[in-house]
Amino acid sequence: MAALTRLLKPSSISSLFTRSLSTTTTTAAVISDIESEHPNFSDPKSSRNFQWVFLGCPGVGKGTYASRLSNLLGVPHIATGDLVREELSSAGPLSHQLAEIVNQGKLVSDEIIFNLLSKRLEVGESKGESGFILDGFPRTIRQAEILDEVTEIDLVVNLKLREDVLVEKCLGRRICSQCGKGFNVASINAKAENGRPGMSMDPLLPPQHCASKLITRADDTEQVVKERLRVYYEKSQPVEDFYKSQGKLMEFDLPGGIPESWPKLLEALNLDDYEVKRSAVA
Ligand SMILES: Nc1ncnc2c1ncn2[C@@H]1O[C@H](COP(=O)(O)OP(=O)(O)O)[C@@H](O)[C@H]1O
Repeated sequence: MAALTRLLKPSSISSLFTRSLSTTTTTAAVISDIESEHPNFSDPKSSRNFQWVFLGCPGVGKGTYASRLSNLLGVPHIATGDLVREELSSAGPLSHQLAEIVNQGKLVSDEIIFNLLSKRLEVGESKGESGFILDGFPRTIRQAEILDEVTEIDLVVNLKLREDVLVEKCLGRRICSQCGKGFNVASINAKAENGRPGMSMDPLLPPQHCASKLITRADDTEQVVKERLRVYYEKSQPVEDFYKSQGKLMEFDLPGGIPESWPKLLEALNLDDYEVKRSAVA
C-alpha cells in the first residue's frame, strides 16, 4: 500500500479529502478508488517524493525550518496557517468567521482546513509540484487519520523548545506586510533552571527595505499565544503519539537559534551531505 499511496497526485489527495469527509468510505475503498484512477501506482521504478510533516508548538519555528528544507529539497512548503491568513485577508465570505476563531487562538474547523488545503494542492499540481512539507497540519487526531487514509507520510519531525522561550518568540514575531517574510525582534536569553540548559537566540532582523513595513499577527498577543499553547497541548499533542505509534516521529530539541539548530537538524535528518552536494552542483 505504501508504494501505491506514495505515488498519489495532489489532485487525488484533494478529491479524497473531500470524499473522506463527506462519506464513511473505508481505507480499502479509498485505495481501490486510487488504483482504478491511477493504473501505474505499483511501478517500482517511479521515484519517491518527500512527504513530510512538521509538528510543534506555536512559535517553535516550524515555518522557518520547513521553509529552509523546502528550498533545499525542492518540495513545496505548505503551511495551513498561511492558507488561513490568505483567506482572512482576501475578504472572501469566510474571512469574518475565520478572524473571530483565529484571533481567539482556537482551531478552524476540519472542513474549512481541508477545503483550503485541497485548493492549495490543486494549484500546486497544475504547476507540476510533487511531494510536500506540511506545517501546521495535521493538528487534530481526525486530521491525522484522514491524511493517513489519503496518502503516505514518510517522516514527521517534532520540533521542541522550552515554553517560556516559545511565548517570547511569538511576541517578537513580525511579518513584512509587503513581501510576507517573517522576522523576529526578540533577543532571547533564557536562564538555566530546573536542569534545563540556558538558551540564547539573536533576533532575526529584517533588511532595511522591510523594516518600515513590519506588522504583528493579531493572534500573537500574550493572552492569545497562551490560549494557542493550551489548544496545542489538548488537541495537537495527541497527534505526536499517533505518529510515534507508527514509528514515523523524529523528535528534535532545538538547541538555540538558527545558526546552531539548522546544521544539527540537517545532521539528524541525514541531509548534511545533501546541502554540500547541492551547492556543489548549483
Ligand atoms: N490544521 C489546522 N487546523 C485548524 N486550524 C488551523 C490549522 N492550521 C492553522 N489553523 C488556524 O490558523 C491559526 C494560525 O496557524 P499557524 O500559523 O500554524 O500558527 P502557530 O504559530 O500557532 O503554529 C491557528 O491558530 C488556527 O486558528
